[in-house]
Amino acid sequence: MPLNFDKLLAAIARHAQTLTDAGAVADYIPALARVDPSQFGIAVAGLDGSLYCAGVAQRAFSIQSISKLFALTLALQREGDALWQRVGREPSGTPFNSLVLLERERGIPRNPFVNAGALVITDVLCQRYLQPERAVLEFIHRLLGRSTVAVDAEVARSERAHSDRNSAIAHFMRSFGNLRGQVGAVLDAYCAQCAIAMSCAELAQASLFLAGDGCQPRGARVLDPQATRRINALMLTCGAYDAAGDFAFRMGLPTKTGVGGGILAVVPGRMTICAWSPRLDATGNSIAAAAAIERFAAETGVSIFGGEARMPDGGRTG
Ligand SMILES: NC(=O)CC[C@H](N)C(=O)O
Repeated sequence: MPLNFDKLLAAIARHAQTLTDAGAVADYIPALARVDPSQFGIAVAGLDGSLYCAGVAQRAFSIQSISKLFALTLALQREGDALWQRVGREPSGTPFNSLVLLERERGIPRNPFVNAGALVITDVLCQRYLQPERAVLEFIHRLLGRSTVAVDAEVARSERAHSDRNSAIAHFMRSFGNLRGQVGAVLDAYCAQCAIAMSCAELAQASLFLAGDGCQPRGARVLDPQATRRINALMLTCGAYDAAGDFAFRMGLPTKTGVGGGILAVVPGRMTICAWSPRLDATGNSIAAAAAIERFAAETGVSIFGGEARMPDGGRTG
């Protein structure tokens, strides 16, 4: 029987709203701690152009590490497979900002979604673009087909002023020769990119190429199918840091999280889902957003591991 996605998302939002008291907002970036933590939003974007929303799905929030998806895609467009000589493809089993593996593994980060890996990706973009954060922003504008997205300058400044940990990671990798540019310039670009503000609806729509085997719905090719599938594989195994196994178990979908409280999930061949709520668990992942995506997957049956999914009336979203 087809599902009514509007009703489903409204029910999910009502339930998620009751979970928004649990956890804590990220306050190691002071500007992030100023957000109202009781907010929840969810958006589902289909490859057929459909969009379903509930809660504050149109309100912009700090995308933080979800930006690593766009930076990685841009770097892959430019560098291709050469990128994998400088960054690995293994889950780290460590927090997103950990340094511990870097010494043993000689400055090669485990994957592009931990901070160390994302700093290498930013370094690649710094070699390619005079204003790398602009390049990431313009790339997002091309994906969306509109220029509605901006960097939140206050969040960028706030993170840059408190970036000792990322600075240490960058210097350490540079000592192994795996960072080519100046640490200061890489951190400027990285903090600005993390401070991009987008809504659930915008994030879901901008990342549809990940569900579309590398193509946005209006047909533009962003990335070749193999590279796109590999990004999805990395999201499944590394997108939620040391909670990636738990996320794969609970949701059965590739996901990417950020300490702003956003979580993006991909249903290959069909749709993307983005949920947002600022309070995080100990691994830095939003509690209410994770619960919402888990429930959406359970109620619709979407999973990359098989089964019949229940789609909306009229068969929209693929
Ligand atoms: N997990 C995250 O979202 C971390 C991003 C954040 N800008 C940091 O570097 O700490």
